[in-house]
Amino acid sequence: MKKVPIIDLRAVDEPGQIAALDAACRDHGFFLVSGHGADDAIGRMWQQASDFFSRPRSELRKIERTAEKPLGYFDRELTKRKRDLKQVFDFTRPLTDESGYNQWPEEMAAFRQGMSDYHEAMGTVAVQVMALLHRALGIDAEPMCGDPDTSTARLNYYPVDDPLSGEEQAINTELGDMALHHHTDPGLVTLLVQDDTGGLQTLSTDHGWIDVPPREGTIIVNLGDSVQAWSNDIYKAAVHRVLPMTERARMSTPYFYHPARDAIIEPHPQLALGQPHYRPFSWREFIQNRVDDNYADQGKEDTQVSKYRIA
Ligand SMILES: O=C(O)CCC(=O)C(=O)O
Ligand SMILES: [Fe+2]
Repeated sequence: MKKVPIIDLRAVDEPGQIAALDAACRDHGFFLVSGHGADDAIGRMWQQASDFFSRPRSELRKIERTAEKPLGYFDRELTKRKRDLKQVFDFTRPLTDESGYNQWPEEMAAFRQGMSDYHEAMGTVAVQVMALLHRALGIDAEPMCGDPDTSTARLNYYPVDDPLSGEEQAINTELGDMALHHHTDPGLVTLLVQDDTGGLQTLSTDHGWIDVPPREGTIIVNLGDSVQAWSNDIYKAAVHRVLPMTERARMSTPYFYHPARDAIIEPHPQLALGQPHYRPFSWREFIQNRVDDNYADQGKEDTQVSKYRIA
């Protein structure tokens, strides 16, 4: 499938909508949704996010993410063992943040509320999106559910130039040739808002890399590894990347909808039909292995869902 279809959440019963979603999920794992009702929350979050990245790096680094405090600001993330040309801010559900790991910028009074409202709004859309996947796959029992409490959100800012000073560059992993290297997201689905700059691409089985073009008012959906395993490879975890920015900076804000903390991921019996492609695995173990290499190059690629594949 060469294109990324737009599914109107208010009109999913219209002819062709579920079929278009199904075809996209089999081929590359990306579709857009309109009619999602989250515009207000997105607008307020976006304003706060833009303000955040316009602040001096010295201020943002006061709330830097570390291996011990894995949420906050970061500007040296690695994907596929290369440094990405991006700055990020990560947070977990503010409403129920028991970990106390969230770090908020002191100087921005409305930031936390804006992020919280965005997280809640995306959680609502994610439930609708999961229902569509069940419908498209014909699953009517034992649904796979996500959990907003384990779901995280991220603000991505992709500058044109490396934000690291020459000295910092010398002691950090070198930049790769992408703003964000190709990868899959580990969870169920990712909901993503992007500005109108462009640069996001997904790997189509039939057509190679294709653009996921900006469409105002839509939320981008991409499938994660957990849906690929649960659907027994009927649906693809979307392989995606972001091209380097050449003229202006770009912003995007993914919401990563994750399984519950103690979830066991395995192919749904209605889809595995006695021939599961994956052995059951624990979400907690999978995500732990996956984040361990975000800070330092551990000399090998991070854990992929293929680890659990039955040969
Ligand atoms: O910036 C984008 O469009 C994609 C971001 C992404 O894939 C991620 O943060 O996992
Ligand atoms: Fe991603």
